[in-house]
Amino acid sequence: MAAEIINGKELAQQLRTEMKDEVVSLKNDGIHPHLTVVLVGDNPASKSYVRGKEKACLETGISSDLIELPTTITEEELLNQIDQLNDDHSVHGILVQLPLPEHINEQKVIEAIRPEKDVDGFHPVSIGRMMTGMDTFLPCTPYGILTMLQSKDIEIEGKHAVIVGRSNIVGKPVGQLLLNNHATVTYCHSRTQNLKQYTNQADILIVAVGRANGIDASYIKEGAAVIDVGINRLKDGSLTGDVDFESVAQKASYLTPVPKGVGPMTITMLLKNTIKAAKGIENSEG
Ligand SMILES: Nc1nc2c(c(=O)[nH]1)N[C@@H](CN(C=O)c1ccc(C(=O)N[C@@H](CCC(=O)O)C(=O)O)cc1)CN2
Repeated sequence: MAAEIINGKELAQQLRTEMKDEVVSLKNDGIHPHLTVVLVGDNPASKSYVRGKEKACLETGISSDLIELPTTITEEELLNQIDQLNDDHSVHGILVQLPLPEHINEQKVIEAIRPEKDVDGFHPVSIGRMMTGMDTFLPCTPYGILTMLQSKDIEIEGKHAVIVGRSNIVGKPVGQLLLNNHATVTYCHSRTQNLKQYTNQADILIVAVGRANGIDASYIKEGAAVIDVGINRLKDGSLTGDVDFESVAQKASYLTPVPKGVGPMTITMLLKNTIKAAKGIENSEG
């Protein structure tokens, strides 16, 4: 079988065009969605992702601003900055780009963001609401993955989804989202013994481990839908995923590429969450 490639860049573009119309109509109703991005330090990858977010906002008609803070900022100063944004009525969504420098407690910072402005969907309130199947901000990468599967009408209900990776921002929430959509979910991670035993049973395989090309065709069940969340930069500067694209494409039914797969969808779902935040806040403030 030769897999159908799910082009995240194209899907992202299509969704952004639809959102652009929604933003125009919100603005006609006096709602001007606004995202504030907070970037601490000068991690080149984070800077590039933040630039991508600003560009996507601009494309969609969402206004945004970037607060750049030095690596030396204290945790208290950062928390004060978030408090100010929480109180600023013109800001609908707050996003703190991760990772943060080691001296800052990431969880404390995430918890400082008011849940109504948590467009990353990382706050425990958002996570708890997602777990219980309530309406909430879904974390952007898992939300993007779900949207990619749905865009191809890939059946989730009753299927076996295997997640390789258990991070708070991808592995754990994507498993929960698939469970909410009635999949049977297995989580695997760095201490899982005999990984293949599980991946070989996956109808849907999500790989988010950060090890370049580690999952080859021998890990794949014939006809599986394979979603590659890894973004690994090789010595020659090129990007590759966690999945060995060439061999897996021969066995899977669907496969996401890297780049132009899950990455652009992450940013697109952030736009969706920002629009949702703007609608929610403006409607509740009256
Ligand atoms: N506060 C957050 N921090 C981080 C998140 C997040 O969702 N919220 N996710 C990642 C990074 N990330 C977004 O922030 C992100 C990663 C990758 C891409 C992307 O479009 N990748 C491109 C390739 C880009 C390149 O050339 O380097 C692709 O896959 O085509 C977008 C966003 C960690 N931090």
